[in-house]
Amino acid sequence: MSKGTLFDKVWDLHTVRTLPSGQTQLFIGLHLIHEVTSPQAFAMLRERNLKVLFPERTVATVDHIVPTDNLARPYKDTLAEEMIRALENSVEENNIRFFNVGSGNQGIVHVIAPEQGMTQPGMTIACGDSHTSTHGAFGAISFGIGTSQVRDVLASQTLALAKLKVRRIEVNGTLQPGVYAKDVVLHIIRQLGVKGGVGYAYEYAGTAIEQMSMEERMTVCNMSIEGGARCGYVNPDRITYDYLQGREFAPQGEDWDKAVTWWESLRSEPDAEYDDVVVFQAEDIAPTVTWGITPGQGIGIDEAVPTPESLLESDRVLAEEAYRYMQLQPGQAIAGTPIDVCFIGSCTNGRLSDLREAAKFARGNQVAPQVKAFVVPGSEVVKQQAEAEGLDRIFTDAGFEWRNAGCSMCLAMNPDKLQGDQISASSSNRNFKGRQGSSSGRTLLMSPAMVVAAAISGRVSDVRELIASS
Ligand SMILES: CC(C)[C@H](C(=O)O)[C@@H](O)C(=O)O
Ligand code: SF4
Repeated sequence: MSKGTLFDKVWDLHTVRTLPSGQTQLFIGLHLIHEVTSPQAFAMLRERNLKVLFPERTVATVDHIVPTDNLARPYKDTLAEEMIRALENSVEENNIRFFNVGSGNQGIVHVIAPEQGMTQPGMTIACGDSHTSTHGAFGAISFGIGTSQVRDVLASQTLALAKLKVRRIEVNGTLQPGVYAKDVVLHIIRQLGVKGGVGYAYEYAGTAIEQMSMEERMTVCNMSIEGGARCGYVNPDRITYDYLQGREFAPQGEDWDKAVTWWESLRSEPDAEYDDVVVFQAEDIAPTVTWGITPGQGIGIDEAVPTPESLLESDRVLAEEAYRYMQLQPGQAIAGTPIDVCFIGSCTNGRLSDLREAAKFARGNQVAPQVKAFVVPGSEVVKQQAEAEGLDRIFTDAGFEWRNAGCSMCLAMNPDKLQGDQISASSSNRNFKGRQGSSSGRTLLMSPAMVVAAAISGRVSDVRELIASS
């Protein structure tokens, strides 16, 4: 078992007791909820006549099923209206802080908590959503939970959990132009596999990670779960503190200095012991695109769809399934694959820095006529900031639609869906079969800059060519 890591320290500090099962009863500092996984949890509480124990430690928003075009109430989709009503009633009944549509602070749950300064180093954070690993970017221990665990946190502010092992993943060196945090994490998952992280927390370190902004670190931590790790984190540092300082819920005044001293003490020790260490070199990472039906089926933009012979035997069955579903041939170059839809958004890549980077490539260009392209900011704050900078105009001038905040076509629980076997270039995090709203729809995951490159040419393209020609 690891020793002296941030994970161990934060875990121990939040341990209430060891349960007879050997699991830890862990105190959860911050509980985030959204409309999809909370209604049944509240219902279970009501059945047992229980109240939310610490309502001030839960924060709610709506993201998954909100429409991104027409926000008039009642929502056109009656099920969405009903689910959102349920959450509105539950938060009111329990006195829970709620960032609803139009509040100015609504958005994807993993975008809003960091931007409000709620996500802080050394915290334990849980949410009924697998991409809760995102918040680990701040040096928090944060993970997704199921609906019955949402109930447990509402009722007791604790969870029964088995402690994870810790794998340190170092990425050293400097990322090349056109290579982003998204490519780093797609590369890691390609190498370690979608199940490689099961039972582990991933500690991301090394000079390439240390140089990343908070938003880039969030992109990396966000996809930990796609590599099987329920939790991923980065040790907090000056970049973390600079991001947090002055945000609404961050400590203020004297409390701020105390907090920084405290956060510094939580960093993994230089002589910490890990259960495993893996090292990558940033210069080896190319703009990466998935070709298959799991986030682990990724290749560099210069590569071809792998042939069965080039794969481990254990990967071949899934590869065969992927060729058929994706309508791609083994050995075919991924660059040049025609694209129908381009989606920029999600909790992986729907933040201001993502939109700025995408806008750099969209500026002065035109979306190919056969492509439908749209941009969905991760939150109302992101939307408002992007508009203040004129990014919305850059996108709409280039032929992208500009939408309201939400999860949107990341999982298509709202009206934003692929049709038939349409193929998308998407800045989101999952390319599972049917993920984007059509049972035969196909998804290629990539960075926002690469999505823009695909939108302009109508084909999977290397963003480095756009850099070279500008
Ligand atoms: C709806 C929710 C439970 C789900 C998750 O847990 O991740 C969703 O956010 C997703 O990305 O698939
Ligand atoms: S943006 Fe996508 S991955 Fe993130 S919470 Fe929403 S549906 Fe899940």
